[in-house]
Amino acid sequence: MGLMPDIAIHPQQQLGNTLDAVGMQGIEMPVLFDAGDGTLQRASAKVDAFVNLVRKDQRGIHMSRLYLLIDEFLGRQALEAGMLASLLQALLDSHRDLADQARIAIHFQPLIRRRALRSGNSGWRSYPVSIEASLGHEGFRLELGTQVLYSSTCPASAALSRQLIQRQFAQDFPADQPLEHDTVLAWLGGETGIVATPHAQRSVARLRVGFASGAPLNVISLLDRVEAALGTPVQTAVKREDEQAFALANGGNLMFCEDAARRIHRVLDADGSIEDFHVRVEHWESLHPHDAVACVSKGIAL
Ligand SMILES: Nc1nc2c(ncn2[C@@H]2O[C@H](COP(=O)(O)OP(=O)(O)OP(=O)(O)O)[C@@H](O)[C@H]2O)c(=O)[nH]1
Repeated sequence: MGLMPDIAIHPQQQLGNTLDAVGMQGIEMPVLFDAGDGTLQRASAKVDAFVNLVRKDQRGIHMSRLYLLIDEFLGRQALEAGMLASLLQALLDSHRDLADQARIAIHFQPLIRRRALRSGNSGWRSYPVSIEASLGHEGFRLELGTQVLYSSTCPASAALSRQLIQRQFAQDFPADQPLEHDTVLAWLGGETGIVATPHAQRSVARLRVGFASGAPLNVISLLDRVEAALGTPVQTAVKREDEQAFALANGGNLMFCEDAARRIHRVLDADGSIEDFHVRVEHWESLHPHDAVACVSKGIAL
């Protein structure tokens, strides 16, 4: 093969501008992540990678160098902070004198097996995860975005329902008549006694978390802690005994969106490896055609 022209390195006739970011988005790539049980799992990812271009006299960057380095690092090593910092440094080294800032975003959906609440069954949950890492003037920065789906039962609706049940009880069991244990028990188990139920909604917590440098990147452990704090994550395989346990969990975790945001705040704030975060909680109301939303953050603006 003859000599091939390489127009990227040809000096420009006319000086251009420097560029804030140039690179590729949506690169198809495998990633290896810690599944939370000590095993490494592979997932299909889409990767965006960018460097800046600080030279006005150079036409373009060398996309293939970025691609090959991403393949070398992401395809073979587990996703963790040190590896991402090394990858970003390698991207910059591959563009010495051309770039002084690099960033990468990795989007994937880990599939995690989740146990049912009571039966011995289990099923799959998939969480959208975006990991963004950058290296430049301000050093290394690592941020994780993900979301948790859960059920929220309205505390106001629960209190109003209880009031209606009390009224029904007062009507069905007048104060001047003796209570029969069996009759009350049957009343409690019937739909004519428990006349009202609170509304519940599928809800989402969207998280953006910035890690302190050197902190481990354990996505699944973070998801576990947020789900435990909410108490009512959505379920996979559900038998009646699991559904009943879920009803109990909902009754024990009545939540406005404000309550959910504060629960997550407590988890993230207590984690020394998390430097800053932003949380947006959306309750997709069944009472309204609109959603109830609460946001809370530390160090990251809206
Ligand atoms: N810079 C740049 N390259 C692009 C773009 N779209 C496609 N490419 C292609 O990316 C390919 C790889 O570019 P380079 O990394 O410079 O390839 P190379 O010159 O063989 O590699 P090196 O010798 O390492 O520079 C080239 O064939 C470009 O045409 C673009 O918008 N900008």
